[in-house]
Amino acid sequence: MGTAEQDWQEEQQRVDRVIAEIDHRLSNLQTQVLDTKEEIVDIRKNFWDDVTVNFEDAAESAESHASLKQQAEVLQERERTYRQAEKQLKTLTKLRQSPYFGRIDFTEKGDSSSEPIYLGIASLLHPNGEEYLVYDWRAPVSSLYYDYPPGPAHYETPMGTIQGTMDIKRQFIIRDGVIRSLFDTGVTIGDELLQEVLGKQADSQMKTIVATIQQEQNQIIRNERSRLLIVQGAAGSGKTSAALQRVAYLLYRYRGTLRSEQIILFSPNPMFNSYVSTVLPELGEDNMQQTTFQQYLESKLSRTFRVEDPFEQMEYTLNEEEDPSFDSRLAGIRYKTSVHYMQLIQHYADQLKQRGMKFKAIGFRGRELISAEAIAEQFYALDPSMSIPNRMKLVAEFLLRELTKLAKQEKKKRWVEEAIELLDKEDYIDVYHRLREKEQFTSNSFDDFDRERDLLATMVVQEKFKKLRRRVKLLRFIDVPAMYRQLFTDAEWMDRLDGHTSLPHAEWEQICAQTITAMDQEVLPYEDATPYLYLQELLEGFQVNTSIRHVFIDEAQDYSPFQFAFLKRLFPFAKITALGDLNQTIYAHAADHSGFQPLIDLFEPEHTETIALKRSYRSTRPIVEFTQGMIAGGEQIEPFNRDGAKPTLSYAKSKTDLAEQITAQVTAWQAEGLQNIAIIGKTSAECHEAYETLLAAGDHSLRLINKGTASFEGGTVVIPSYLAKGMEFDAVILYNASANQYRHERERKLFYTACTRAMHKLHLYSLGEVSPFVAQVDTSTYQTI
Ligand SMILES: Nc1ncnc2c1ncn2[C@@H]1O[C@H](COP(=O)(O)OP(=O)(O)OP(=O)(O)O)[C@@H](O)[C@H]1O
Repeated sequence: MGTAEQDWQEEQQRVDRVIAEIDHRLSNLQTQVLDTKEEIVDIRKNFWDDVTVNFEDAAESAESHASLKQQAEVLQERERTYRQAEKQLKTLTKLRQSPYFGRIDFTEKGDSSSEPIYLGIASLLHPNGEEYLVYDWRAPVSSLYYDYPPGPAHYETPMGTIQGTMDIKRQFIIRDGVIRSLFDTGVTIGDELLQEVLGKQADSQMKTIVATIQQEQNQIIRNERSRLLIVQGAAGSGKTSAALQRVAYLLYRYRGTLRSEQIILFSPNPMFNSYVSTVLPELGEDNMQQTTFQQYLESKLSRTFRVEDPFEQMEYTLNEEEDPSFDSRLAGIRYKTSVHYMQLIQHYADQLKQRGMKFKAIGFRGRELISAEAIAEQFYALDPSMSIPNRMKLVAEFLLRELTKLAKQEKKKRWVEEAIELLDKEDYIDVYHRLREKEQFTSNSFDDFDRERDLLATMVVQEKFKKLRRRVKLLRFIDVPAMYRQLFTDAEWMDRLDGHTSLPHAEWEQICAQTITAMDQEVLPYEDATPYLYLQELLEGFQVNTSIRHVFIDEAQDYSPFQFAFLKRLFPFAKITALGDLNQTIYAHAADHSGFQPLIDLFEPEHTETIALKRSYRSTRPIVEFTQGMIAGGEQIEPFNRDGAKPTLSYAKSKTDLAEQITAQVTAWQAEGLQNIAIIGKTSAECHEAYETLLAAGDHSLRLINKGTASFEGGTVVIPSYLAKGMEFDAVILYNASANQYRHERERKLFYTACTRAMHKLHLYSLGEVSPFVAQVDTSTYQTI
């Protein structure tokens, strides 16, 4: 028997032993879970039997209270035990399938022999209670596995650095308790295992990568120094993967103090949220909070406006170039997402401290109770060195006092009299009781009648004033829409604020008209939403979330400087991890080439770190070689060496021909067994058209994805380019890669983003002349068929 074979046998025997131990634990745990469950049911059932309830006498009542409390605590404790045991059960069941994926033998400096360390998704203690049968991949020692080839190595622990030598580094693929592959590797994480993992088919959900984390990804996952960590990584370099394993790492590293609800991930759309939502549970952790920036905007603004979403803006910029106001809208988008505009808004708020603040009068039953001028007068009478939000608070207090006075006067009005007549009998009884309680009845029935009337009037007025008071407390008397409009209606204001430096003067008049038209219809264009909210918060005070400790921003290249500034302020106690690829900047404000600089500028340089990921793992080498030719600096992307067919380009003569060719290709791929196939269109409009013609050509298994789609279920889909961002598919078809569809420089990155979604196969179809983005690529990197 060769040594390799012997090794394999010995390793399998160890796997068997570990699994036997897991089985033993599982059976104990199952009994424990069942017992605890029964106990809980029992406690719940007998809850009221075991406590002595006696509220008659004070001492006994205290005793009852204590006994109730004790019972509730026992119940809570049992429920906690139950939840923990359930979680452990899940983890053990996973370990049973595949107890570990790696082994390192490490000799600490000064020791004579090495200890084998086996790495899995969770740790498993030896029954002797001293050694570990399996180490958690997040344990300090485990980082050796990701960081070094065999040879000298060290790792950090809370107690300091441990030096030593790694003698063996071994990788396993274990399924259902059986070793399927085993490699000893020289390099960091060997190619074989990665080849095997990456050669597989796409999943409808993202997978964990803990068995094959690469060294540079490990730097991201375990980073603890920076307040701001920026990851600039090529398409498919594992940014999202690194982010999710980092969440798992943080939850382990700070277990006991950090909870999953204190971590939030901002992702590009709800479907993406669902796509990544299985990774943490797969690692035995609870999911972090997941949201989109749009959800945040809507939660703040939808009371006043319909907030346009980024996809509507996208559809406009990609479809409507014939629109006469297209150029000005584009210029407007660029300006309104720039740092200049953010500074201008800050400047504006500063000046409003002196003058120009707009308020809404407080009206009641068609009358003006307190005029806007009176509110302004009150505001400007306050010390100007105070912050605006503090002054607003004082104004609100003043208004509430005024409302109390006005309510008194209001009681004498005729409508109150009428309202009293219409009151229910219960209201009268209620008033009668209240008067009696206060012993305000006298023997003089005439006085009693007056008091009763007065109380009824107070009640009626208070009821009606409640709404007014609430509005004042919520600072609704500040007319933010009017102040935002002022920027577009009052040229003098703008001149003074801008000082003729950065405004897009040629288009300004049109930009103003567009903004006002939208606001007249109570619509807030996407590019205005964040600036508007920014102004609103400068005036009303900023609402912050102090519980979040870590913010992850995926696809960070698509955030404007405003949005970054916002997120930083919104989460003052959080560290930020921003992951993005400047080559995939797909929004119209992309023309602002400042990249991540605005984000970097928000933090001290010593608290900021940038890590670049250059290796691309998603696509085969031929696909990477083709797509890297489309973008500036693409030569720096290193394809992972996985073979496959070259991308292809086919021409279609007509839409029908296009649909027929695509249908034939999809059918062939489906027959080959490819699970996830995407037909990517540029816009939602194009996807609708593609979907209809493909259905007519005979493919009825197709699914059309739009911005409302909540989850990705696999299969063959038609999907707009900007929604495919962040996702991946076994095979990708570019529906119409013609020059007609993709010709503007601003569409280059969108095109690149669409092509880089392919893992194994990429086919481009073109109705007529092909896009210059393809025409400029080295023809040897693709095949025309
Ligand atoms: N270390 C790794 N081991 C195994 N698979 C990996 C590794 N790193 C990345 N991958 C795989 O590569 C693919 C791309 O990863 P991911 O989606 O995280 O990249 P990304 O940088 O966020 O991509 P994009 O910017 O293009 O959306 C995924 O299938 C992921 O599982």
